[in-house]
Amino acid sequence: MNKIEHIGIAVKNMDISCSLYEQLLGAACYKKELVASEGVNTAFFKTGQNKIELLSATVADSPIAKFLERKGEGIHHIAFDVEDIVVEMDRLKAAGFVLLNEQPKRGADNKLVCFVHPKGTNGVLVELCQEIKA
Ligand SMILES: CC[C@@H](C(=O)O)C(=O)SCCNC(=O)CCNC(=O)[C@H](O)C(C)(C)COP(=O)(O)OP(=O)(O)OC[C@H]1O[C@@H](n2cnc3c(N)ncnc32)[C@H](O)[C@@H]1OP(=O)(O)O
Ligand SMILES: [Co+2]
Repeated sequence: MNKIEHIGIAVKNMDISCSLYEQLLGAACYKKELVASEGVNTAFFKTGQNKIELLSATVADSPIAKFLERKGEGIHHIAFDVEDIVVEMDRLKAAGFVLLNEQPKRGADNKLVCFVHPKGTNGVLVELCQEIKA
């Protein structure tokens, strides 16, 4: 795995949280994207080399809606950049980690993604991200 690609933060109200993070980071949101397959709206910020992904729920059964109900707003996942997501998925599966999708799926910001169950990672939801090259 390479560097941390982004940190995902679950928020209740995207507009309010976008303004808050613009103030906090002193940087404007550079991209907003609906990912209907995950039931989320996303907003991205860059701070130095790092990337923050705000996530709000668009449907009641979205993972973000469930997380907000259970834990409230806060850090939802940590995403790692990978060179080859299939190789990395095979490696993690062989090591006994539980993958939440069998095939890479389309994420936000031009990425293929796969999630690793938090039960096997000390309670942290991990996302693998591979950039989709043109
Ligand atoms: C926009 C696309 C993409 C990107 O490009 O960046 C994204 O980031 S999308 C982000 C949203 N999508 C996902 O989170 C997909 C993967 N998540 C899941 O499949 C599920 O959320 C889950 C992790 C399997 C949990 O689902 P479920 O079992 O239905 O939820 P429960 O509410 O019943 O919780 C069970 C258990 O898991 C703990 N949990 C849930 N979410 C998290 C989390 N984010 N981090 C840590 N732990 C989490 C929850 O607390 C429960 O634990 P116990 O109480 O100990 O049973
Ligand atoms: Co993410």
